[in-house]
Amino acid sequence: MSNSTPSTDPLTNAIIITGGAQRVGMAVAKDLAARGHSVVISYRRDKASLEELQQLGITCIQADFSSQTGINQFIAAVKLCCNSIRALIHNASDWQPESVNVSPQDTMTQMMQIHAMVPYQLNLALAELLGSNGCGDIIHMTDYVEKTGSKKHIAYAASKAALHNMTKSFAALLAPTVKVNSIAPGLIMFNEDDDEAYRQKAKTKSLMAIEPGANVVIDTVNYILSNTYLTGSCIDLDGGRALASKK
Ligand SMILES: NC(=O)C1=CN([C@@H]2O[C@H](COP(=O)(O)OP(=O)(O)OC[C@H]3O[C@@H](n4cnc5c(N)ncnc54)[C@H](OP(=O)(O)O)[C@@H]3O)[C@@H](O)[C@H]2O)C=CC1
Ligand SMILES: Nc1nc2c(c(=O)[nH]1)N=C([C@H](O)[C@@H](O)CO)CN2
Repeated sequence: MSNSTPSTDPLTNAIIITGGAQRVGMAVAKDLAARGHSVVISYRRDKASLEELQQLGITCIQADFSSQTGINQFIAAVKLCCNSIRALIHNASDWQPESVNVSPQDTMTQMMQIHAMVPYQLNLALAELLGSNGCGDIIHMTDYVEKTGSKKHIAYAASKAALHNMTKSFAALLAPTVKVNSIAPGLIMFNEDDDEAYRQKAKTKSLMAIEPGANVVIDTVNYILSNTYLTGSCIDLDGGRALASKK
């Protein structure tokens, strides 16, 4: 396991991204580092990408959020390496469908743990560091299905809805020093094992009918960070998905 040892000097105005060692989170982390931000990511499983991220100056902290110990250890590690936080981006997520192999209890518990319990505890624990420079941001990565539900990802959708509800609660609690917003994506990027038939069907669910890739999330994160008046809001990053069914 390659925890990068945080430098002896605490980071100032760090941007924390959970689940930043792959896909969307990693793309956002690399962009923000390239813009000159001090970036800290959490990762669960060791990955080849960690070496590249560390070479870019990104602090990588191993954290498995499935346990309270994992949450506590990550909070302690962030407090140790950062003396102020510019933004906290809750990206870590598990897209778990209902399955005969996992009990309903375990599915709902795991979905609520990563998508609601972790953001809830990290927001409360890190709020003081976030507001210390007078302008902090919390971004919750939710999902289009928070609004509609999902017959194949019931617990996942419910947990993302809980996360968006907390966007409103934390926006009210932390204003005006910290803004809190959701990004609710539709399809952003496929998984490697998605077959062609699935890919074609998934793209037709939005008006734009494309797989946009992580750049649209990068643009949205930077828009939120630069906007001094946006809080308690949800940016629907879904290619017009709600209107596609009406075509
Ligand atoms: N990709 C898409 O098209 C869409 C994405 N979104 C949302 O956007 C965000 C980014 O999506 P994407 O890049 O696909 O995310 P991924 O599915 O790639 O997951 C991101 C990371 O979350 C980490 N993670 C999962 N569970 C835990 C845990 N218990 N403890 C610690 N880390 C954990 C994983 O770590 P590890 O790999 O080590 O297990 C993984 O690297 C997510 O919140 C997702 O729900 C919403 C709609 C569409
Ligand atoms: N943590 C994840 N959440 C989601 C993913 C993913 O890969 N990881 N993917 C999707 C789909 O792209 C869906 O939006 C379209 O089929 C949803 N959430």
